[in-house]
Amino acid sequence: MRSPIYVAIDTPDIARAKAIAAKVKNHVGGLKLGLEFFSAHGQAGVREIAAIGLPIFLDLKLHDIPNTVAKAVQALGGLNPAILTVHAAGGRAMMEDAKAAAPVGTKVVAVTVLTSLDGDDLNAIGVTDGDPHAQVERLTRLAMEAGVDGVVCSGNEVAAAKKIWPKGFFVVPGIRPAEGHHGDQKRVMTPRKALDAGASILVIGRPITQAEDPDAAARVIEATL
Ligand SMILES: O=C(O)c1cc(=O)[nH]c(=O)n1[C@@H]1O[C@H](COP(=O)(O)O)[C@@H](O)[C@H]1O
Repeated sequence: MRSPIYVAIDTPDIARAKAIAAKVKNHVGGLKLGLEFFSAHGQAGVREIAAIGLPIFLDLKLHDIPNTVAKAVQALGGLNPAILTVHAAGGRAMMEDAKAAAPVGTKVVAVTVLTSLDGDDLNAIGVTDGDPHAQVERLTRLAMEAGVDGVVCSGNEVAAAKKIWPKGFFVVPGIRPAEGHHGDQKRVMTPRKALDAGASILVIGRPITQAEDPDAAARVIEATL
């Protein structure tokens, strides 16, 4: 079975991106390219990394009016990413239109509450019950109703989200080994616990990419699963 680990290749340096991808390719399930890489290298850069042969998760977290997001998804369609992200907070119509515009083989997943946010951060943006759990549940219901393929949430909420949506696809970032540096992540979980709680895939960036030997780091994590 393919590994559930998708490595987040967050760098604007294409040579470094390629080097990391080449190092980890035999021990991970896919590669995630996000805003940092895409802003620097665009679709041509994505194609270069896709040539390595692993599924590509294109994480652009689209969030705009439905027409704009749908047109952006259409413009990205030629890349045929395995997974593409939008923000659930963009609303139901935006998610519906994003899904309708995506290639058949692309899973559209909706980001619920970023793993870098905690209850205080939610309060500050007007989510006044200040509870990531309740907000993830609310947005998971909305994403399910909109007909996308799944959601992104932290390991702390994935079991509850899966209860709401047993057939959903659950992407879990904010993954840290027990002793790992949290950095800017506030809602974190170990890889094993996140998988046991119901994650479909685990997004792991710095614990692998900043390691002296990214392939060894990926294998150590894989061995815990
Ligand atoms: O959509 C994502 O992948 C995502 C959602 C979220 O809530 N939190 C989150 O960290 N991510 C992404 O997951 C990766 C996590 O990276 P590390 O913190 O280095 O493991 C980054 O590429 C983030 O953009």
